[in-house]
Amino acid sequence: LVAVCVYRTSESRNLNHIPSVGSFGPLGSYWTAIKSLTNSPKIVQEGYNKYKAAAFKIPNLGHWVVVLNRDHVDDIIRASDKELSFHAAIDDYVRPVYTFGRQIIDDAYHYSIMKSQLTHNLSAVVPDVADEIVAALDETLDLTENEWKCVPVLKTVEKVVCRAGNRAFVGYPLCRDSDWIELNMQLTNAIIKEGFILSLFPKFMLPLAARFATKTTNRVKHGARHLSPIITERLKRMEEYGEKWNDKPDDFLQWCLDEGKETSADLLAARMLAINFAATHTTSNTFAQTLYCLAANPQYIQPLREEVQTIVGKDGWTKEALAKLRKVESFLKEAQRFEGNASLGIKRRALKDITLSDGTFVPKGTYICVASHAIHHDPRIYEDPDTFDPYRYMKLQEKQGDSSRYQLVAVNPESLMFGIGKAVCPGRFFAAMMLKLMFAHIILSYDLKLGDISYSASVGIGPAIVANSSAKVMLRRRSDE
Ligand code: HEM
Repeated sequence: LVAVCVYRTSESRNLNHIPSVGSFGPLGSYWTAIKSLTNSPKIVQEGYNKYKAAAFKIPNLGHWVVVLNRDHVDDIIRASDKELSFHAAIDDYVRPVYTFGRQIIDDAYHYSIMKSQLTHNLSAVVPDVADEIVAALDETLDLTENEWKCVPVLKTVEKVVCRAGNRAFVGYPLCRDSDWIELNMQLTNAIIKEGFILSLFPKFMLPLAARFATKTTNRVKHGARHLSPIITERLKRMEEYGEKWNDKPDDFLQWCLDEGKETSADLLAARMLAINFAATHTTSNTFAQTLYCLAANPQYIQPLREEVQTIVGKDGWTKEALAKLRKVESFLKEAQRFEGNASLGIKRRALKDITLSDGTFVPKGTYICVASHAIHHDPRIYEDPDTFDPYRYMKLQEKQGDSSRYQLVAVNPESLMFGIGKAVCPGRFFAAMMLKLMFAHIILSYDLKLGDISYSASVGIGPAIVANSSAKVMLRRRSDE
């Protein structure tokens, strides 16, 4: 604690030239930091309104965070990893070397597989993922004919997302194994908790602390027990047939094996867990928020259904059909903008002194973030930003004739849901595909509405905005299909 206090005071002196938000005085910043745990969007909005385009700083429990605005985003895009680092910022929250394993961080070759094979093979992957979504929803909802059922949105969606994602990551039938799915669904909370405990220790104590505070080895061994027979079988086939054979699996595990870098079940299990960590929680949150927005705005169900019926009825569940679902896409992007996933997004740490284009000096070691949620709700950027307008992006596309700028996967200083710059989400094309498939299938096959109690779609936990785990919706199998 003494070390943290000394660090914070000296850090605060280095950032004296940047104005602060919240309470002042020696203990005031701690009070603001505590309030930020539940009230971060409001505190960030206060700074955003007060300082307009300028940077400001807010305290959190361990250090200060410099909050940047839309006009600074180009500085982040231009900065190299040696100047502003995503991984150095994340390191402090997640301690990935200890929670995922060193080899995953030292050689993150799965990032390039996400950008290449996963993204370029979407046409091949769509039918399988669609099949998994249909089966997972059917089993998870377990509806009796024509009866309404009240379901917890996030919990239901998590299972469907995890199965759908794993159909593309490890293939069928492991994607339906309840033990594998449970392991991957619990992963995010476990890693965030372990990362938090480790963040309380100084770096030199981490190897020792990690032994007691993490369950990484158990998790990896657990995953490896599932993967080991599959890997053995696939390696046998690769030896027998070489690079190609009939019914060769088209999934992430196989692309990793094709890379030829690792064949051990432990290493590949650690990698699959890391992929699930990045994919499952983020996509489930976004989808749970979207579904709740739809239940709260049922007047949009019929026009969306007509769009899906017309397009999918003609083209089937294909990548091309998904690209034509303009209302569906616009709804998903608007839900992402409206609800959001972070009051403070685009976390980076300055590894060198840098000066931003407006002259703001950011000393080495400083944590920076962007006021993502406030930008997404800025009336100078979005007309009537606090109204949920599901066709907003479709109308912008029609008005401005720029189809790529308003796509679900598009990133720019006004659309920061998938991050931006060097660390922009490499899984966003796959995520968008899953989101569209799940949303379109639900619209087509189910009726939904709010129950008696209405919930907020999202809640703030520190700088993160997550789907409200208490929120429920009513679902019924459609009878007039
Ligand atoms: C709706 C779903 C998703 C959302 C909202 C989302 C959002 C994000 C965000 C905000 C970042 C940080 C970017 C930055 O700070 O600039 C990120 C990074 C990342 N995402 Fe996603 N993501 C989603 C789905 C996925 C999926 C499905 C995968 C994998 C298949 C994935 C893999 C990753 C990885 C590996 C990174 C780290 C990138 C790096 O270290 O350079 N994400 N994502």
